[in-house]
Amino acid sequence: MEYEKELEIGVRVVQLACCLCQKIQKGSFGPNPDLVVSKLDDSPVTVADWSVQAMISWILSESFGRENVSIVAEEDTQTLSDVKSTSLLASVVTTVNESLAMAPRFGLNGPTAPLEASEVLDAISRCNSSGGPVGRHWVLDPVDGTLGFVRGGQYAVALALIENGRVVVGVLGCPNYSSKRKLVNNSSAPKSDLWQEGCVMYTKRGSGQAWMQPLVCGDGTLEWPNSASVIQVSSIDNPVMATFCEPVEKANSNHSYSAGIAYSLGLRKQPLRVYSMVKYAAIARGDAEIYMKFAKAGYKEKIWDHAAGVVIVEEAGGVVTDAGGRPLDFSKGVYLEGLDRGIVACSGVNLHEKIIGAVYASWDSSHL
Ligand SMILES: Nc1ncnc2c1ncn2[C@@H]1O[C@H](COP(=O)(O)OS(=O)(=O)O)[C@@H](OP(=O)(O)O)[C@H]1O
Ligand SMILES: [Mg+2]
Ligand SMILES: [Mg+2]
Ligand SMILES: [Mg+2]
Repeated sequence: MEYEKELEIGVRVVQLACCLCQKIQKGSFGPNPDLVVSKLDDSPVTVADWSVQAMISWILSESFGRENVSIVAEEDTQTLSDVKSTSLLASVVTTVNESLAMAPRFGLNGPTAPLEASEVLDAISRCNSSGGPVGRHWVLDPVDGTLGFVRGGQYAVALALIENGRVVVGVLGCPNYSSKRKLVNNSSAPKSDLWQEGCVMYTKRGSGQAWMQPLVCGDGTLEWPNSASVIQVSSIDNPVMATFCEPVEKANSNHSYSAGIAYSLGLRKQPLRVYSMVKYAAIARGDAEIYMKFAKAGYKEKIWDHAAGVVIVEEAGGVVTDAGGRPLDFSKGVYLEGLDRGIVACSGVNLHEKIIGAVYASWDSSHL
């Protein structure tokens, strides 16, 4: 079946990446003095971001052949290659090798010998494709919601496959989003039972279904083949009963504008503020009905922040568009070019039409 192998490898490698992230947070790979570093744009990046990108890049190249694999991903090697970053690079190399050593437990082939620093850097910098309308491109956000990762809140590992400009496969690993428990505001997993708390969601375009697995990590009580359950969006379509979620950071989305939309629709509940693409996961699983993000004018959304989440929400029965009601365009390269004002994801068409209508009615008086 089409994309069967891509989905299979994608789910396994995201499971492994979630395990890597959890082990970094537990300090299992040794002390991490340089856990958080600022990028040139002042946004945070950690050993986890680079290590996940390197590990996934290496596994995809091994599984599909280096020459066939094009990857569009968030991180580059600029900071890591700096002579002042030798201990940082050493931490990344250790982490990548420790995680690749666990690959067989996830049904994946690891390297025969540990990777050298140059090979790790090479795996990271190979992810410099800019995507576009033709061919197959993997899209990777190694750690989405780095702030959430650093603060012990929600974060995600997001991997998608785009073919000829359309997202065809989506895999979203959510290490702190329990497959059994509902999402709560700004939630972080209780530190005592991190193992197997998280989940991985995934789908294939056109399947009309999305699935969720618990994380396979830690003590090895869960092994391949892992069990999966079908997830579905919420059936609530009355705004009074609906929960909406949005970014935690005011800098990333206009909270007062979304509050105005929520008020005009009669939404009664407090917004669920959650880091990362876990917001899409919450819609897909039925823990929330609406996700709104209105970034500042001039900010261009990147495809890796949305690709996996969008296809999972859509296949689980939801609707995702820009604030003008048009589908997101993944065919234009690294950015969601032409995005009209913001992003609106809903569990169903009724709520979605109401939100888009409210945006339309209120826009003149807003100051984004
Ligand atoms: N200025 C600005 N406006 C809007 N969005 C921005 C901005 N800067 C960054 N980003 C991107 O937001 C990603 C995190 O989005 P979230 O929705 O999770 O926001 S929040 O962390 O909950 O506040 C975050 O993803 P990661 O870098 O992977 O964490 C960024 O790609
Ligand atoms: Mg980032
Ligand atoms: Mg991101
Ligand atoms: Mg990221």
